[in-house]
Amino acid sequence: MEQMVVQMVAVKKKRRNKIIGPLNLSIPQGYVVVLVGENGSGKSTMMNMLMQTVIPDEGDITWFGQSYPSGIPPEIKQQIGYVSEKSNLEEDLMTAQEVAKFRSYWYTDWDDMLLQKLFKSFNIPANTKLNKMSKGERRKVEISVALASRPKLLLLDEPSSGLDPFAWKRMIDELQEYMAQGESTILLSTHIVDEIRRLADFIILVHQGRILGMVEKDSLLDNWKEVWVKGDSSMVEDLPGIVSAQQESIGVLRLITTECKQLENLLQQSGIQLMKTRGLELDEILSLWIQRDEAVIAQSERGE
Ligand SMILES: Nc1ncnc2c1ncn2[C@@H]1O[C@H](COP(=O)(O)OP(=O)(O)OP(=O)(O)O)[C@@H](O)[C@H]1O
Repeated sequence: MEQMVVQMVAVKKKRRNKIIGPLNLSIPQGYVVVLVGENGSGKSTMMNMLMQTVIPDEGDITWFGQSYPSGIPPEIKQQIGYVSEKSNLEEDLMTAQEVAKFRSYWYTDWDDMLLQKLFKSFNIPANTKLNKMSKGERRKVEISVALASRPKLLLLDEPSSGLDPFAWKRMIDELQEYMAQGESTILLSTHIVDEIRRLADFIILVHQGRILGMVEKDSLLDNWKEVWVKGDSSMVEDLPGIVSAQQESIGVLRLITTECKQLENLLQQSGIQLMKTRGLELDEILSLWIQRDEAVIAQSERGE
């Protein structure tokens, strides 16, 4: 059975002007799971709850199958790496080497060879204080020390923020290498579609504090499609996963479905001609997903 690295059950956190949750979530071991959502949708709050820097008002969280209501013990924390959205001010006056040395005492699986390799490949000014570095340089230090701690679970909150395209590409390569080496798990939040495309095994879509779903990226790309079929709007009701339907011309329907394979089978069985199919871009799918679920949420709130 697949092992869950992290689980949230009915987790809620009241924020200034909104409630994050209820969140129900299971992150399986060995995958890259990407959190996607608009600004303020609750991604950093979720990460912070997983680090216990924010404590939920309701619900349960487990790490590697255990819950720790009175604090995650050090031996478990040592298995979790974290790159926060905001820099750690306590490290402002430390150089990159000093930060690395400090972390190396804490993390039992610390890999100094990997750290030096990363510092070199990211071109990090290792003896400069962090508060004298550019935003991107500091980000590279944070990613390097998180990877060198060889955590079982790596939480990355917008890790690529501030990185130039060359450093970004190197980060993607390093994360892929980290995943290839073992049973590690990454939970990453990002706004960059190319990052999702390159890294994600699963996508969690967060919208206004709620999780709209967790879906395998390949399954999204395989199933959410635009199709043109011979017919008229009277047949739409019987077709699977339709999120939009337009009569493009006489006798030609343009549809967007979330169930393309099922739709293709049904059309074939019914002898209806499928004229053309277009795969959707990931950003198109994510916007359509939000639109569809917003409509469903609004309907249920109106009691329809
Ligand atoms: N310390 C805090 N106290 C009260 N409310 C907060 C705090 N931090 C964030 N919030 C609020 O919680 C909501 C979720 O914020 P959060 O930072 O989790 O979103 P996010 O999805 O990570 O956004 P972004 O993509 O902009 O980083 C926002 O409405 C925000 O204003």
